[in-house]
Amino acid sequence: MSSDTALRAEALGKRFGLRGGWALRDCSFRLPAGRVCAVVGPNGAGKSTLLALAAGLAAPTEGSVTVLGTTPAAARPRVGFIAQDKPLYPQLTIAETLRMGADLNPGHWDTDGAEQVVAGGDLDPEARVRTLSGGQRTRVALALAVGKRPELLLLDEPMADLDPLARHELMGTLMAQAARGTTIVMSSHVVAELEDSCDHLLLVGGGRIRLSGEIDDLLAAHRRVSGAAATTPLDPHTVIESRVTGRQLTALIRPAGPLPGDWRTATPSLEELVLAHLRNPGAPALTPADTADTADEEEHAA
Ligand SMILES: Nc1ncnc2c1ncn2[C@@H]1O[C@H](COP(=O)(O)OP(=O)(O)OP(=O)(O)O)[C@@H](O)[C@H]1O
Repeated sequence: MSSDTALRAEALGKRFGLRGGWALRDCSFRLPAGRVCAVVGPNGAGKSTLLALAAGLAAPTEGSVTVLGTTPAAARPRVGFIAQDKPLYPQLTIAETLRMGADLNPGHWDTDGAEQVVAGGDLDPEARVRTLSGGQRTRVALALAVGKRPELLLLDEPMADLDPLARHELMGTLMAQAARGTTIVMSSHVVAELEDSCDHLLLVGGGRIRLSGEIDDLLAAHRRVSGAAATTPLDPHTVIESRVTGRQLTALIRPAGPLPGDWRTATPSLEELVLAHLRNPGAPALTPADTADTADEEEHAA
C-alpha cells in the first residue's frame, strides 16, 4: 500500500508500566514521504520511544502511529531500523552478517548496496562483529538496514559513535539513500550537523512534540529580533525567549503580524531555534496539526 505519508502519529502516548510516567504523551504529527527528518530533544525526551513505536518494537499506551500507510507491524518488511545499541550477533563476521540479511529478506535484498556501505568504512568482510569499534558496528548495522531496500529508515542516534570523518561519510550514504526516495528519520544531539542534510524537524521535549514541520517553514515562522528595551513591546507576538542586556532587548519570537521597521530582525539558524525551545520548555509548541489534516484529506481524495 503506497502512501504520501511516511509516519503519522495521532494522540500517541506511551507509558512504561502501570505506575511509570509517560515517556510520550499526546503526540500528533505527520511526516510526508521522501523527507529526511531530524528528531531532536534533550536526554529522556522520548525520542527512542517514538522510534521504537514506529518500528513496531513497542505498543502505544494510547493513540496510534501509522507507518507507510499501515500498522508498524505490517510495515516492518519495508522499514530499516537501527536501535541506539545497534544489536548485532558478535560471533558472526561482517560477511556472515550480510548473508544473514540476505536470507532474512529473500527476493528484495540489495547485495551491492549493503556491500557498498561496508566498503565505505574500509572494513574487512571477514572481521568478526565483536572485534569492531562502535562506529564500525554502526556501519554494519546501516548496511543491514540499507540492504532491505527500505522505504523508511529509522535511525536512533546513528552518529553517536562516529568520528567526524565517519559522520561525514555516513551522512553521504544516508543522502544517497534519500536521493533514491527513502524517507529517513534520525535522532541526533548534534543539531548543527543536521541543518544541511535534514528538511524536516521533530523537536521532542518532556514527552511532547514541541515543533514539527518542514525546517524552512519552522525557521520562517520565527524571527530573531533586537531593539531598544524601552521601545520594543513584544505583544502580541509569541515570545520563545527574550533577554535584556543594558538597554538592549533581544528575543526569539513567532510574529503574530508585521514587525516595526525600527527593529533589527533576522531568521534564526536551526540550532538557535532548537536551543531557544530547549531552554524554554514552557514556550508554546508549533505543530501544524491542521496542515496534517488538510494533507490527509487531499491524500484520501486523490
Ligand atoms: N523500557 C523502559 N522502561 C521504563 N522507562 C523507560 C523505558 N524506556 C524509556 N523509558 C523512560 O521514558 C522516557 C523517554 O526515554 P527515551 O529513551 O525515549 O528518551 P530519549 O529522548 O531517547 O533520550 P536519550 O537522548 O537520552 O537517548 C525516559 O524518562 C525514560 O526513563
